Parts: sequence; structure tokens; C-alpha cells
Amino acid sequence: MLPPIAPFLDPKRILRERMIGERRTAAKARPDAAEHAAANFLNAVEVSRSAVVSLYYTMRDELDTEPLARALFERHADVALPVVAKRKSPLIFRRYVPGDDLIKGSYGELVPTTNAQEVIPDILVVPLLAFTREGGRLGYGGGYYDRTLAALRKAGTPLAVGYAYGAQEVDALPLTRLDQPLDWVVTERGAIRC
Ligand SMILES: Nc1nc2c(c(=O)[nH]1)N(C=O)[C@@H](CNc1ccc(C(=O)N[C@@H](CCC(=O)O)C(=O)O)cc1)CN2
Ligand SMILES: Nc1ncnc2c1ncn2[C@@H]1O[C@H](COP(=O)(O)OP(=O)(O)OP(=O)(O)O)[C@@H](O)[C@H]1O
Repeated sequence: MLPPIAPFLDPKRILRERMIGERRTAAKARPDAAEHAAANFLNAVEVSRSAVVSLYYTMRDELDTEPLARALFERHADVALPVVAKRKSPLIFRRYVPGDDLIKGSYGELVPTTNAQEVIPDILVVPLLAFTREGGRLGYGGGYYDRTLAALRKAGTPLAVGYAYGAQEVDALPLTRLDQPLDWVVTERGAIRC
């Protein structure tokens, strides 16, 4: 039997560290990226009248979802935010409208309170560290979006839209069968149908 892979040799872990740096550089270089990405999203992805769109509450150098949120609220779309209800379980989603209270979630991200209605998203705007044009995605390693998309795809046809800086694109990723593919990737450079 081979010994377990040493953490410093884990290819996903090495790539995560590199991509945190790429994201940092991109965030500094393109303060206007989130406005462009929001426009690219709305031009490419059809948001039907009754659709629930889950965003993420931006942390650290993640591509800011605020301009997209603003545009969605102007269109009276239903917006939701993810909540880690239980470790190692799929995310749940709660409705969010501007002005609602938010509280600190398990990982320091802000989440709606239990007063906010739990909803099932039709379109998921998914944070990531790296993506490929084919829809491969590298996240933070919690597996939350993989578990969530696997569960939602058993019941329906959710649309998973990676949302990131163009600089987070890579040629290939060390993917496993548990990694859930993205349907779209939207960046400040454009929208890619995977
Ligand atoms: N803004 C935002 N909200 C989100 C996520 C996210 O990635 N971004 N999530 C996405 O799942 C879920 C929350 N889960 C999270 C899981 C891990 C980390 C995280 O940052 N973990 C470690 C890195 C782990 C590692 O060593 O690879 C960290 O603190 O840096 C953050 C959120 C739902 N909400
Ligand atoms: N459908 C699933 N059911 C159970 N465990 C899963 C599932 N999908 C992923 N996992 C587990 O989650 C862990 C992290 O997976 P991975 O490294 O691919 O996360 P990630 O895609 O980077 O993170 P995230 O989706 O939170 O952004 C792995 O241990 C994996 O086995």
C-alpha cells in the first residue's frame, strides 16, 4: 500500500495556493472587473422571471457579486445566499433582499438569519479558485458546492455558473469523479458556455 499523499504533494493544494496569489493580483489590477462581469452575466445567462439566483457574499479577493446583485434586484429577481447548515453536508439557501439582517456563518462569511425563507436555487453563482473552459472547478476544498450541485442535480436541472477573474483560468485541473462541472463561467472578459 502506498502511504497517503503528503499534503505538500497534493496537486489540488499546491494549485490552490498558486491561484490565491493569481486572484490577489487580478483583484488589484482590475477594480472594475465586477461591473464587467455583471454585464457579461446578464448578457449571457437567461434569468427567467421566476428564477431563484443564489449569489455568494463576497469574501477576501473573490470577484465581488455586488454589481450583479444590484442588477438582479433592479429586475426583481429572487436572490438567495448559501448557508453551511451542517459540516460536510450540502449548502442550504436562504432568500435575501437588500436591508435583511446578515450574521457570521461558519467560515466568517455573512449569511441570512433563520428568519429568511429557505429556497432552492435555479441558478447558482459559484465562487472558485480555478476553472477550465470545459467547466472544471477548483474550490476551497470543503466540497460544499460539489455536494450541493450533486444533490440539486439529482432532483432537477440547476444551472451552475462559475464567477471569477479571467486570471483564474487554467488549462487543466486534477479533477475527481466527485467534482461537479460548471455549465458556464463568467469573468470580466466574457462568458464561456462549458
Ligand atoms: N463568499 C463565499 N461564500 C461561501 C463560500 C465561498 O467559497 N465563498 N462557500 C464555499 O464553499 C460556502 C462556505 N464554505 C466555505 C468553505 C471554506 C472556506 C475557506 O475559506 N476555507 C479555508 C481554505 C480551505 C483550504 O485550506 O483549502 C480558508 O479559510 O482559507 C470558505 C467558505 C458557502 N458560502
Ligand atoms: N457529492 C459528494 N458527496 C460526499 N463528499 C463529497 C462530494 N463531493 C465532494 N466531496 C468531498 O469533499 C471534499 C472536498 O472536495 P474538493 O477538494 O473537490 O472541494 P472543492 O471543490 O475544492 O470545494 P468547494 O466545492 O467547497 O468549493 C473531498 O473530501 C470530497 O471527497
